[in-house]
Amino acid sequence: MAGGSVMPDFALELCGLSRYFQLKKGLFKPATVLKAVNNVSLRIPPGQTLGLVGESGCGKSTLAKMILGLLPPSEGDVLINDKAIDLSDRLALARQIQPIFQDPYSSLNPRKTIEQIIRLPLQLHGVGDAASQRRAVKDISDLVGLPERLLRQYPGQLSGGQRQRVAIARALILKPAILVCDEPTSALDVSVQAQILNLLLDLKQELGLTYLFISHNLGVVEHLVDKVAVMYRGQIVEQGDRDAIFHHAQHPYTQALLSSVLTPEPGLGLPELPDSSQWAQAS
Ligand SMILES: Nc1ncnc2c1ncn2[C@@H]1O[C@H](COP(=O)(O)OP(=O)(O)OP(=O)(O)O)[C@@H](O)[C@H]1O
Repeated sequence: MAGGSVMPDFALELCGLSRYFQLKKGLFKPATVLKAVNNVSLRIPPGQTLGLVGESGCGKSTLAKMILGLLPPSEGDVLINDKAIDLSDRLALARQIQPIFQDPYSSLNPRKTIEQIIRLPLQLHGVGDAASQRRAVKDISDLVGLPERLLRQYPGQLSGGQRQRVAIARALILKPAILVCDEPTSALDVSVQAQILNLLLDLKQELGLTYLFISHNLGVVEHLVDKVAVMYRGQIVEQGDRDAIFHHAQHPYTQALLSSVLTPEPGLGLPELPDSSQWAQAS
């Protein structure tokens, strides 16, 4: 290929990724280890979207934090463009992969204008001069549908949907190839949810982005994803192409998610996972 750049096989690859939390001993309880994420392997080719679904507490956010370099894994590797991520180089990582979280309000500094918020990553990374940074903010704001007048306002003056557009603009300003979207629409009204999902779809087409899209709701991911991975108690119990999962799910947990009859407690009809207890006695 001209210029020597070769398309990687996978934009994002997780190899046997695990994270254990040691929980303190109680008066009558022995110390235990919680396997919050247990031997997860996933691969996303460039330009594709993988939907990671599972109920609250199954380990989705812990997995996202490891992928973003915010939490070191207990075991396993995260690869971006076929290379293991370097946790000591956070700046380089930030230019490859960015998060979009559920609640944009808590991640937007209330004392900064929208322009300052979107521009900050460029300043931190020393990208361009002041004039080119302002132009980049204007361009990315246009792309995510933020009117220019909002750039002079503060997060508290914006609607939930507008704030999520700000978070998306800030995530994209360094031109990362991968976005980790962790429940990006759960905090929004239903009508606004659809707008943000459509925006993410358009951005994927326009910029060739790769997404890991995390949700507890299979319905939300249906129109967005190429592949689906289903997570249950720290493990991936089923993964495959979207149509295979939505029309021919094999695992009873996936079937339960699809029929919206999920009962989170064990012993209420959901299968126990053999040899994969999320809990272990601390050694
Ligand atoms: N720092 C921590 N110390 C101990 N346990 C933790 C820690 N962080 C997460 N956990 C536990 O790990 C498990 C997975 O949590 P996680 O937040 O990843 O789940 P989740 O699927 O993202 O849930 P939600 O959708 O509610 O955010 C939970 O049982 C949680 O209590």
